[in-house]
Amino acid sequence: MVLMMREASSGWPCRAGGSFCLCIQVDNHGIETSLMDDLINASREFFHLPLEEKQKCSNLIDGKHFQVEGYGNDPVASKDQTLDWLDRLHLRVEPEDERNLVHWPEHPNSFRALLHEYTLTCKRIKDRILRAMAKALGLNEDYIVTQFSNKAPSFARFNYYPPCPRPDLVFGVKPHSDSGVLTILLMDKDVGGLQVLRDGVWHNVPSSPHRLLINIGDYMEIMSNGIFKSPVHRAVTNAGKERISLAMFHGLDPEKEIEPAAALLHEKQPARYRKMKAKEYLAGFYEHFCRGTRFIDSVKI
Ligand SMILES: O=C(O)CCC(=O)C(=O)O
Ligand SMILES: [Fe+2]
Repeated sequence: MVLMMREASSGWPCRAGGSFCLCIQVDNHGIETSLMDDLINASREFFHLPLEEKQKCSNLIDGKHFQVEGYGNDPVASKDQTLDWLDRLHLRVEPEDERNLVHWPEHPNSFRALLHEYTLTCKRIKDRILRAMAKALGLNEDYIVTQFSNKAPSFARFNYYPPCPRPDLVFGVKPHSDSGVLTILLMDKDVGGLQVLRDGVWHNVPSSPHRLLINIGDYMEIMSNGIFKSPVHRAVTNAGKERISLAMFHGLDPEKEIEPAAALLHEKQPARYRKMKAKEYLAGFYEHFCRGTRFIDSVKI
């Protein structure tokens, strides 16, 4: 995995002043390609269902109040917010005993078992990557993995982008970085659209069948005291083809304090980020996401 990180780093990460904006492409990840295809196809079947059927998994309580889990759009914080051109299905997959199955599609009936299996596989990949990253930082190899308690949440977010008649007017997903420790993103096999910001320029991430993209999240940026930077990325739309991606977000226990690892700090390298509970970070993150700004900028010291 370290080797893969090094190989991949030639393509995407950017180096600026001793920090790495990390976005790693991984091909030999060990996940059965049939599992990836079956899960994406099952989600495609779900997104193609009639609206009334999908709304059985709605992310609106009483058709009005937004909750993080379920099928629908992102939260709307103000009247002038530009909405992204996507439908999403956002599900808590970990801890397993906190899954809210009411939001999990029953059709197609393979969906739940496939997502369960994919979740377990992603968890193993995540731990291997985090051990490699801890070593790369010069930390104890288990330092990052042990930040995750059995209350640490992981979410699967299926993004469905229908063809868009005016791709020049709207994003599939507006520019953002991900909030958690690490995201494992399965991109559409055929249709590109993901772009990463590097040195002020947007670069297309080429789509390739069964390739995973590992995105560092804001929590990792904080824990590494800015040595790793969470990449700003966005998805653009196109007029011709629908596109589906699946992001697996790995977060931390809401009560967990996120802070730069003590072993990385010294007199000449003081903490660059304020310490904050994960639940406070998330609240700020969503507020900023809706406005199209980045919360991490406001926790920098
Ligand atoms: O669709 C994509 O490729 C990106 C999705 C994404 O950035 C997200 O879900 O956070
Ligand atoms: Fe993202």
